[in-house]
Amino acid sequence: MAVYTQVSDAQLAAFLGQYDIGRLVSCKGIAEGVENSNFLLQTEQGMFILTLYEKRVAAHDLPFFIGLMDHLAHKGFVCPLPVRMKNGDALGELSGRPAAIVTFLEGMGVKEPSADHCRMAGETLARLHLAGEEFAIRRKNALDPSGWRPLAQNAGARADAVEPGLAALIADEMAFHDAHWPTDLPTGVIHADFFKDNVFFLNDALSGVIDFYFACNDMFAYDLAITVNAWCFDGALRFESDKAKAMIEGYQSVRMLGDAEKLAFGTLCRGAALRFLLTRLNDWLDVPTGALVMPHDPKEFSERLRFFRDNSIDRLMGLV
Ligand SMILES: Nc1ncnc2c1ncn2[C@@H]1O[C@H](COP(=O)(O)OP(=O)(O)O)[C@@H](O)[C@H]1O
Ligand SMILES: N[C@@H](CCOP(=O)(O)O)C(=O)O
Repeated sequence: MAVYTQVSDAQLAAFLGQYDIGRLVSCKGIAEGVENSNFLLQTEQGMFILTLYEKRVAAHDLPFFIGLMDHLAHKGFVCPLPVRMKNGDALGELSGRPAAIVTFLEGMGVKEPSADHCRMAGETLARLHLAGEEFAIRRKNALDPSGWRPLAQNAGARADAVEPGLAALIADEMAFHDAHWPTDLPTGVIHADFFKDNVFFLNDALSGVIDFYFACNDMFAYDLAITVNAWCFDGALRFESDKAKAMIEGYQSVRMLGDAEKLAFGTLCRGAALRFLLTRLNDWLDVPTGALVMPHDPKEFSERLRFFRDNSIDRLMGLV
């Protein structure tokens, strides 16, 4: 359960007094998620999500995240809409944390997606890339290869206690990406955490996308590589090429990949696996005292990383 910061009844009442969303009926901590503290609010006017932004979200990035959800929603992309206070602000402070309320989206993530789910996810990711085109605020990816280094250093030799040989694997991969990470691919606004829990389905149709708190400007194809990592391995961590093919076809039905993007795709998948291995490893090693959170297993991504390091995936994914 991800609730890092507790909120007293009095603090919540004072915070909600700034909004025009009706009287509070209930407020429950949300079990899913690992980044921020999330609460489901039921008011006389319906359901809302209250988020208190935690350690990995820098306060100066919040206007980007809030503005992006506003921008995408107004472009017809289904995502949460930030709720404005009576004074017009969408961002406030609660329990010493920056906080916001967004609209509640119907639907839920699928744990075991079919190839069809993957196709829809690919299409929707490409739509997001196009819908983000005119968004004016920019945000550098804090978790690009330069952001991986401090995470690798913080874990250091402690990585081997999680999995023998992990520290050396990470060091080798960092060196590989220092030499091979592409820098000349098409860029724009990317979601950067398009995982199965962040993409909702209702009656087998994709109903919306949440969790824009890693969104940034970076390579479109890297976003697709993150999504392939997240959706296209089974429970035993075997790569499912039919799902990856369907996802890439879905993506290309909206936005074609260029030759350079296809050529770099294996490296991008390998880097995406390293990026999630590193954040998970740091969370695993350094759980904040008193936090109600179930950290994700880093080993799920060391396995993916080895797969992408050891296999040429172009043919498996229908890229050649
Ligand atoms: N706008 C929303 N509508 C419906 N449910 C939401 C919404 N935002 C978050 N949730 C619920 O809260 C959970 C955690 O949200 P998420 O943004 O993924 O958290 P975190 O960023 O802390 O990891 C989601 O899995 C979902 O169940
Ligand atoms: N998707 C990331 C962690 C971020 O969690 P989310 O609940 O915000 O998607 C991972 O699986 O490591």
